[in-house]
Amino acid sequence: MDTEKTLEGFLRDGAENRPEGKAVAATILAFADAAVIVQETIARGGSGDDLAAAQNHQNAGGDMQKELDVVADRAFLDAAKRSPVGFYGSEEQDEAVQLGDGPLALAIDPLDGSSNIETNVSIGTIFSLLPATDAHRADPSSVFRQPGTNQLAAGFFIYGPQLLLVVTLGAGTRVFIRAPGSGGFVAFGPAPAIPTEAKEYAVNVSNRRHWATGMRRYVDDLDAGAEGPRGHDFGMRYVGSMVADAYRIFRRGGMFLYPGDTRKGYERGRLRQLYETNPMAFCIEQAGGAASDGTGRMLDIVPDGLHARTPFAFGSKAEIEALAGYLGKDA
Ligand SMILES: O=P(O)(O)OC[C@H]1O[C@](O)(COP(=O)(O)O)[C@@H](O)[C@@H]1O
Ligand SMILES: [Mg+2]
Ligand SMILES: [Mg+2]
Repeated sequence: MDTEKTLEGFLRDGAENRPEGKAVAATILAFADAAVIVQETIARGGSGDDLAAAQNHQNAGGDMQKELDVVADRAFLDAAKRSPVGFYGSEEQDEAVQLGDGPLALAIDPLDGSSNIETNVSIGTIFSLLPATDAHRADPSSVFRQPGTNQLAAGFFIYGPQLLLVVTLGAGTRVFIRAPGSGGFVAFGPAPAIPTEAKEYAVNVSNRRHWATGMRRYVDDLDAGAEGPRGHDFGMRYVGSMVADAYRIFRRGGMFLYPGDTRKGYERGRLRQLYETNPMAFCIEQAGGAASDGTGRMLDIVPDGLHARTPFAFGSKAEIEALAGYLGKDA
């Protein structure tokens, strides 16, 4: 096999002259093994248990945990323990777990798209690797207060018709597919290059009545299409698994939005900065797109802890700029 085209080859080349390059490479390879375990569990429909069964336990974000959330959390925690990961910060754990002196901190959404588990729709795992230093070990609460610009690597797996990994080490974004039979991940398709202009958008429109005026006006103008101020038609696609909505945007452009709204607990939206928006923003920027909280660059925003939420918009650059214009005026 052409090693340039394998995940191992990509990570080995990427490790050269990069801070903690070897640690990052070893960790992502361990994650690839964990992702295969999760995908196989999904393909089997579980091991006798209903993968969507509620676990009688709420995670830190207030969502009821499901069987597959727990299975995925365990698989990636095991992978992190086999890797040079010093801190494990997961959506499914109330507090970050300190694993040792490893030079990396992992923020992870073990199972993204939990509301789609029983529907056989694509779901995924999102991860972000940050540096973990002596200063962080002395004050562990500081490790997950680093801005997204500090990320060493980020990516997400998609458990769908194909098992895909979208990943960046900070020099472009690449896609790998698990080749059935070979056991490994190999490069898949061209490197994503997100078109500047969008023709589609993704948002849960059922929340429209809770949005701020600027957000409502923005989506109204998209919906007005060729007859409205935007001057062309926009299609709408919303899967409800961010990884699936994002992959569509990596391949053909578009706009994804999860704004804050007036519902209790949704003032800063639904998505979590450390393990959802920052890793996605890093991959998106490295593929030529843009990501913001509506008005400011996502990667520059300093999070206030592991489970911090933030409004989120990402996709084609021109659309992120257009949105900022609407929110800047009317938010
Ligand atoms: O159902 P809503 O409110 O539209 O939220 C959907 C969003 O919530 C998420 O499912 C949140 O992720 P989790 O499944 O990891 O909690 C995203 O994947 C998705 O974009
Ligand atoms: Mg998620
Ligand atoms: Mg999740």
